[in-house]
Amino acid sequence: MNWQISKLNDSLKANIQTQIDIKTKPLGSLGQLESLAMQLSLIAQTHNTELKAERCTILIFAADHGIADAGVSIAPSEVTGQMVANFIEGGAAINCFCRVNQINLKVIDAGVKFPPNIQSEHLINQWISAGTLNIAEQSAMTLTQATKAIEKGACVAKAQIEQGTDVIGFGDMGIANTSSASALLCVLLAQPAEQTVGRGTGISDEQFECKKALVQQAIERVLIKHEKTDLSQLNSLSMFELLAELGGFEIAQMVGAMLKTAELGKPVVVDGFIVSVAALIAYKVNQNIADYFIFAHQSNEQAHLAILNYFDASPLLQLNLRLGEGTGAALAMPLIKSAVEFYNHMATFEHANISAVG
Ligand SMILES: O=C(O)c1ccc[n+]([C@@H]2O[C@H](COP(=O)([O-])O)[C@@H](O)[C@H]2O)c1
Ligand SMILES: Cc1cc2nc[nH]c2cc1C
Repeated sequence: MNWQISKLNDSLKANIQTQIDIKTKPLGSLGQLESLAMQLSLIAQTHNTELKAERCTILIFAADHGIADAGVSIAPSEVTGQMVANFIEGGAAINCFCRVNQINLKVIDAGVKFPPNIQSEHLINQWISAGTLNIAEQSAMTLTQATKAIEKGACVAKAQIEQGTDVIGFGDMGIANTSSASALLCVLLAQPAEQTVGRGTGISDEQFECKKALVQQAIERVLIKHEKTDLSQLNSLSMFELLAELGGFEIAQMVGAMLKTAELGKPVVVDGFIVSVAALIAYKVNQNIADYFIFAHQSNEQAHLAILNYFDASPLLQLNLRLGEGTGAALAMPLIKSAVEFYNHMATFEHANISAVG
């Protein structure tokens, strides 16, 4: 798979900055909203036409994880499917935030083990298998499944953009997916499980110790299988191989969807820990995607900060969220819309007859 993600054209920067600076405000006074307007203009490849963030969509990718059976979460795998039903019925936190901020919501079944028996235009069936296998013991999925997941993710993002979405926010749902995300991060950042594993949904001390040991076991398994002695040597694995070893169907589909979103020139709003791991994998596939990332918030999951630091990112919000579902991304959408609105419609000094200030 070859992704054609345009590098942002820095030569537009000076003109965009002028558009921002002629607005009726002291220079730089809209702080991070100004950088956001700059980024959105560069993504839209324009300095003199209106930006668009009217139609925002959150895509929640849902799937299950074999390692859940080892008790690494506060909840069993059944809850993934039950939460999917909750999303479709409008009862989850993400539904509240989407409603109040007029965001479209689509839920993608990427591999839920106990899928609810419901049909809805908001539920997209991209099921690959009934969850992954237990990564502590064997590969999560086959290479064919990893490839298929990336392709399916790309398809859903393309369809949303063809239907007129301006901005896509990414969310996840999957019991035990922080174990998979932490294991992936061990390889991506060459760090031991001790550094990358957090408490996910809020597990006990005992479960936390067990989770760290299992994630470390998963890493040791991959090292042995690929005849490596050191984590840093695993950087020879392709992102397909990495996802097949330690990933999840929702994580792999997000990777494809993010790459396609950037390829089609739209911003990628990154939610919390799991989504950020998918973003890091997408970045390893094509580094140009980094310019399209808008990091919505800093999750309370401890290793999220390491990923934000990796990208030198200043997330828009710091609310101690650790829910997932795209909740942080949904809460950041009004800020994105606000950046677009001031860029498009705030009066200039000239129009408002205000003498330019220094
Ligand atoms: O997005 C985050 O930062 C985040 C942090 C902790 C937990 N979660 C959510 O909680 C679930 C995974 O947690 P766990 O403990 O089951 O691995 C999954 O549905 C995630 O969406 C999400
Ligand atoms: C209830 C519940 C809701 C969630 N939403 C995202 N992950 C979740 C995990 C649980 C357990």
